[in-house]
Amino acid sequence: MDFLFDDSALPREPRQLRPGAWHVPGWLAPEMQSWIIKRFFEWGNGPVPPHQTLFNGHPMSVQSLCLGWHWSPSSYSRTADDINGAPVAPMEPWLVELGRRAVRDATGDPVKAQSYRPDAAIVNYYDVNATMGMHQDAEERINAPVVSLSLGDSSTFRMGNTEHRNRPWQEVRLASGDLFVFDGPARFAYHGVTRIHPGTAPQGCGLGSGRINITLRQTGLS
Ligand SMILES: O=C(O)CCC(=O)C(=O)O
Ligand SMILES: [Fe+2]
Repeated sequence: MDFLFDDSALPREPRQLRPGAWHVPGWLAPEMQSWIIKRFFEWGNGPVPPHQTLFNGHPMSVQSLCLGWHWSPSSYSRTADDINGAPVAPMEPWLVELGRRAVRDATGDPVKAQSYRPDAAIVNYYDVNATMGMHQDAEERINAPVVSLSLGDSSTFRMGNTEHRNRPWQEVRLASGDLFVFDGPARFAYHGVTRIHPGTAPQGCGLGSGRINITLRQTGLS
């Protein structure tokens, strides 16, 4: 199928993979996707360059950059002490607003959306060979939702359980424009990316190859 249609040509309905784990296909309109991809290239010229974070002494295969708070595997900081010591670029107000809308549209809970205040964005670029091992997003001090936006090539995303990194899990394809939200009982579920599907990005989206994933988080730090 990859060579006939990109994923936007297939009918895909919003669904809850497990309680609290929401997948909303095609949530970002094509124009919004290319607009965000332009911002991605601007962020690349920010104070902290895109980098491969060291995880247990090994470089991750994704290139990362952060807004609001700098993430390194065990903590958040305002300066990128493991990279160049520079202060992290500020969180974008439009991302905060987009995050609120994402929570509202995925969970259907306007009250939760209104109180959502993401203060960090982790932006990951996957080349076609990059993957991300099973992990929990657990450096945040509170259990506000994590909002995930996908752009460019599609990926195989693995949604696991909250107990350990092994089965049971479910796999879902995340395409350009898809929204995924981790909330409630799924907030601390293990998850990872097992594969990028080369050449599946929508034509003209502005990303030649690979995939961008942006996660919005509310750290609970001040
Ligand atoms: O790329 C994805 O879909 C997930 C990214 C992720 O899990 C993370 O940045 O913590
Ligand atoms: Fe994660």
